[in-house]
Amino acid sequence: MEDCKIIAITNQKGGVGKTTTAVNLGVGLARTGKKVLLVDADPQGSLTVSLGVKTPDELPISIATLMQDIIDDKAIPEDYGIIHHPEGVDLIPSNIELSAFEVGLINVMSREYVLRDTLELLKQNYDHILIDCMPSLGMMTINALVAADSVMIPSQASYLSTKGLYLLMRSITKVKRQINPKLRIDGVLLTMVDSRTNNAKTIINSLRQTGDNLRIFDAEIPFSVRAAETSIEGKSIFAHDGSGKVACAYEQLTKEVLDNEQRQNNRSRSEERIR
Ligand SMILES: Nc1ncnc2c1ncn2[C@@H]1O[C@H](COP(=O)(O)OP(=O)(O)OP(=O)(O)O)[C@@H](O)[C@H]1O
Ligand SMILES: [Mg+2]
Repeated sequence: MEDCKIIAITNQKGGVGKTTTAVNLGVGLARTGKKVLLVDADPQGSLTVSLGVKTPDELPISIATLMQDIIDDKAIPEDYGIIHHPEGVDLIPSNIELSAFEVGLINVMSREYVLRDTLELLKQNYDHILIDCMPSLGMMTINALVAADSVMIPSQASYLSTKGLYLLMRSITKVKRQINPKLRIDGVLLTMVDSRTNNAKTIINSLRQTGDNLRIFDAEIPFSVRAAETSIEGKSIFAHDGSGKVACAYEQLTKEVLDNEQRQNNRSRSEERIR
């Protein structure tokens, strides 16, 4: 498959809906017929649990195992460690081992490239790879930014502090300048939006003040306990409450991601023609 898109879902702020977005955007894309791989890049293993693995720490193979094999120059067998979810997405799980692995990365040559090299082997089988980052800007998140084509930043409207965003943008800009020039920012996804208190204008204005002209996705994910329930069940919102407002919002986000991609592809094609 040509043109696999790799999206890092990231925000160093905890609990803003990164994992929930990885699951539901992933399943959303799979429902349109795309082949999707979800990568859990968080030692908490929340994405792994959200996709039905009750005890991630007992898994024999995880993202840390795969990345270690890449460092050790070992061949990775087809489908190695990949979990197939009934809703049509594949998962590379994670668990607590990623914590120690990340510390050990410090001593590895080309330590920023390990995830990219790991995904390079898998890319051909997928249309989309979504990386669920941990809430930090450490080496694992840098690896995700190096591996990615673009970044999606989920954020609760109330948490959109200019300072937090500034730190994130600084990491992204640094990776873009030094390692991965093609990295794009898809935009900020507003999550857990409470329509009664959310003042979209104030938020957008404060974002503009960061000077980065950040795009905000038209799709907004409403606050709903139904969304919180899905992670316990190991299902997406589509399977849990398919006609609810959160499913509807994630469906809209899926469409927006696909539309943006289409636009991006057309643009690069016409740029090629000019050259
Ligand atoms: N739209 C929503 N409405 C209500 N609750 C939500 C919604 N989206 C996510 N949640 C809940 O909020 C909590 C945090 O969400 P999630 O785990 O997706 O965030 P995260 O950014 O991945 O967190 P972490 O930084 O710890 O990885 C979870 O309990 C989740 O079920
Ligand atoms: Mg998470």
